Amino acid sequence: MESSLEFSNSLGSVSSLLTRCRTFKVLVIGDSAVGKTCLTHRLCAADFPCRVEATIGVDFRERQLDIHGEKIKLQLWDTAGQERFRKSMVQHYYRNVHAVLFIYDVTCPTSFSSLAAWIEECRQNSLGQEIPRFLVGNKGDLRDPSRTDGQVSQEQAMSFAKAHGMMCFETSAKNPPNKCGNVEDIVVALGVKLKRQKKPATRERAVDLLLRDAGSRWPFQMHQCDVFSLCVCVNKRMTVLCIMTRQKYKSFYI
Ligand SMILES: Nc1nc2c(ncn2[C@@H]2O[C@H](COP(=O)(O)OP(=O)(O)OP(=O)(O)O)[C@@H](O)[C@H]2O)c(=O)[nH]1
Repeated sequence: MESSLEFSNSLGSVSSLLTRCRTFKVLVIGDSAVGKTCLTHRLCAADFPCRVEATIGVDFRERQLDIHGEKIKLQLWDTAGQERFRKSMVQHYYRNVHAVLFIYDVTCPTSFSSLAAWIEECRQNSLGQEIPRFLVGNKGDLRDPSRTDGQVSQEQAMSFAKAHGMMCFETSAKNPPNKCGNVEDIVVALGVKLKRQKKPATRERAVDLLLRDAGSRWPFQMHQCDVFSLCVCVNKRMTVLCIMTRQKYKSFYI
């Protein structure tokens, strides 16, 4: 263990870390061309990209928001809908996920039928039922109220969402109704749900995460002690401090 002076210096930085916002990983999945990329742009940057190409692997977009006085950050993982661009990446998508957005296109019933397969993929990747799930019907601007076929009705969507314990939204990344109001509803619903989420703090989990973050980069010899849910890990060249509170995990290097 490093000297106690170094340790108390570290604690000075701990309080500043604890006041930083929590980051939540939100997985965005659904068939190709349902509008995942456009929707994540709309949710994070309030715009609609004029040109988009099929996502290869994954893209990340972030949105910070204030929920009842607490700052939280949503990290949206815009994943590829095309199978050929997902291969070998899928396991990474599902690691440490905090919430999932299932997207379908309201004018494409096939994309709605595919939701069962997307739910199955979640199950196969051990995503527990406790992870909040949201159903979002996109391209609402293309809905034709005079047609009854070739579209996914709001009733169908609501019944599906209820059966799978999801919150349900219909929107349009291109032309959101109510001047973006309902896009904000999605963001706020996510934030409120995630803010309530607490992961049990265990030393094993802290060590797991720490090894993932630091262990792959440096040869790592670890001593641990728990001080008020603080897990301190040290090696010869540096101190790695890992903070595990009831709500969050942080690590940094001194
Ligand atoms: N009219 C309309 N078009 C949209 C909307 N959202 C996306 N699009 C269009 O749908 C097409 C596909 O959008 P993307 O966002 O690339 O779809 P994706 O689900 O990310 O596709 P993959 O990356 O292949 O998985 C693009 O031509 C978009 O301009 C929308 O709300 N309304």
